[in-house]
Amino acid sequence: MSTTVVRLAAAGDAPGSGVFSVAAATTSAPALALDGICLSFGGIRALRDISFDVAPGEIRAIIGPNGAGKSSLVNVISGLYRADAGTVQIAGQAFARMPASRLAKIGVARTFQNLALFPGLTAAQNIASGLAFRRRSGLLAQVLGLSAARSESAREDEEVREIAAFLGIGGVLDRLVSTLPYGVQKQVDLARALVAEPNLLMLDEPMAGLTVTEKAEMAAHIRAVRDRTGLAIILIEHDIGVVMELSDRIAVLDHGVKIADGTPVEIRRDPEVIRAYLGAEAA
Ligand SMILES: Nc1ncnc2c1ncn2[C@@H]1O[C@H](COP(=O)(O)OP(=O)(O)OP(=O)(O)O)[C@@H](O)[C@H]1O
Repeated sequence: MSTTVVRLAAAGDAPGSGVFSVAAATTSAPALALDGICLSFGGIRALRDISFDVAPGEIRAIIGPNGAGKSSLVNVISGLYRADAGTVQIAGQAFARMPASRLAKIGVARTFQNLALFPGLTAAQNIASGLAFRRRSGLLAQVLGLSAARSESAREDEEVREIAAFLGIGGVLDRLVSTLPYGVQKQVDLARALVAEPNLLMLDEPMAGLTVTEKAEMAAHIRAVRDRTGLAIILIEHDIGVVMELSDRIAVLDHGVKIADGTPVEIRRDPEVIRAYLGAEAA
């Protein structure tokens, strides 16, 4: 697969001055393709024959009522669960179950519904933890402080600062993350995922727990990241207003079955979706 490096500069920077970069796929292969995914827990059929794809540069939402199978699907894509049947392809590479460390290497990053930040570390240290899987100089060199590791470390510090500035959290980098407002912690979580330079980013309920203002900021950041990098984004989100506004396409799950798939306009009008999920007032 060929890739190009797309520079992501902080807002207001001169063109090309950004150091933070994302390898955006230039191939026509989907960023993600699922084909016939099935998953059961004992007698519960959590996913039934799910096929689904995400194009490079697309914001693709997965919605559905509680228990529909959204988390199960994300866990299959993340390699936490192995599907009983079906195939997963990421940027053209097929796998049944991939360890998280390898997934990061082929360009998959995610944020978590319940933030998985390190409370005893600063915002900068938390963001930098996203770099762990893409270090180029070896651990020994880092421990010994050899020059390649030193210059890599300086470059990484700069990348952390750039992505933080881009997300508007440059002023809190030295603060312990546990002392920051929840909305800012969510931005730190997003920055940590982005600094790993993914091709595919999975956002698990990025709006949960945010105020109306914070939601608007988060939505603007998600859109800006996609527009500047061409990153493919999977959005799991219960806030339907945000989903309709941000997504290019939406897949709707209900009881483990994909009942609809289309643009926000198509989904809003789909009688099956209205019945199962959106409620009569959305019609
Ligand atoms: N580890 C598990 N063990 C047993 N059953 C599970 C497990 N994980 C999910 N399930 C079941 O699989 C089905 C799908 O659950 P899942 O959590 O994927 O839905 P969801 O759409 O993410 O729901 P929510 O919006 O509430 O997070 C449910 O019936 C759930 O009870």
